[in-house]
Amino acid sequence: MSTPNKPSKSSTPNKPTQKVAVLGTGKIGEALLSGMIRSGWAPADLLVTARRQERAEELRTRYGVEALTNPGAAERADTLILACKPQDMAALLAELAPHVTTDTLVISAAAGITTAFIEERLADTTPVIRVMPNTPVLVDEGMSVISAGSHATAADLAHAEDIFGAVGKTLRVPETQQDACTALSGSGPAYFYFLVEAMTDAGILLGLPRDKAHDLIVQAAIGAAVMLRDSGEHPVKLRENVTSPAGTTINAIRELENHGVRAALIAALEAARDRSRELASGNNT
Ligand SMILES: NC(=O)C1=CN([C@@H]2O[C@H](COP(=O)(O)OP(=O)(O)OC[C@H]3O[C@@H](n4cnc5c(N)ncnc54)[C@H](OP(=O)(O)O)[C@@H]3O)[C@@H](O)[C@H]2O)C=CC1
Ligand SMILES: O=C(O)[C@@H]1CCC=N1
Repeated sequence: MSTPNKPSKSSTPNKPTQKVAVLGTGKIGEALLSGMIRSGWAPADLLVTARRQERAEELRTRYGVEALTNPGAAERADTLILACKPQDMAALLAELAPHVTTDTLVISAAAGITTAFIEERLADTTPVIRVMPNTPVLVDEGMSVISAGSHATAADLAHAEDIFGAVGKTLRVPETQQDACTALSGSGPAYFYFLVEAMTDAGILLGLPRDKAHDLIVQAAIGAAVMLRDSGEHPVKLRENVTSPAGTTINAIRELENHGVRAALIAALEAARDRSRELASGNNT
């Protein structure tokens, strides 16, 4: 792909420092934006873009941030966080390319899209970082997995960690592991919601009212998650502690194994990893 003409930094001499723009502020972009504000970012230092006018207005009203066009945001911000769908990324980059200077840090949160895909659509040495966050950034319990592209420096990585670290944990990985991480932590919350939904249905089958079944399962999930994080015990040990000889739990575990739930989870995450790879290769259907 040819390198587009790009303005030099000197063509935007009044560019302020430390402005971050979220481009394509949908679910994950808004979750991140709200977390950044919660963690102390001034709305005046944050910019957003949206495809629809009413969405831009909503973000302006809700967060007190300025909503601009994509080129406008690229010219004003030092850091661009691209949060559109992978399918919209090529069009967004084509729109941005003439306006992104080589001292603008470009961070992509899109599944599958590689730093190379972005680098080849921007000029020269534009630093690019790939991040896979997840929706728990909304409650400051996000998991954001970070990889540097060819031109991103240690300072760029540290800046990305500052942004995403404000709303949860961060982990640096080689980019070759991003598709797997997308399957694990990017999509991960959805698997747990799916389990809660299914287990709540089981509660209905067992005769409990839906709201009580929901509350019981959610609190069991929270308790289990805190123990997984804080006890220092292996998950096998934690499960064994619940599983009494000739008790109730082992009967449930036998059914889970009979129904191949472990194999289903492995296959499910493999399918998610494969889809992330497909998105990278341009199969966007
Ligand atoms: N949802 C999740 O849990 C996670 C998502 N991601 C990644 O984040 C990205 C966004 O996902 P998600 O937030 O769920 O999706 P959304 O559809 O909610 O958000 C994407 C937003 O981008 C907007 N958009 C598209 N093209 C442009 C453009 N050219 N200029 C301005 N805005 C544009 C869309 O506008 P419109 O509303 O008009 O369509 C939409 O609001 C994806 O790449 C996904 O892979 C990463 C981690 C987790
Ligand atoms: O489902 C998706 O494609 C996005 C990426 C990770 C979570 N949601």
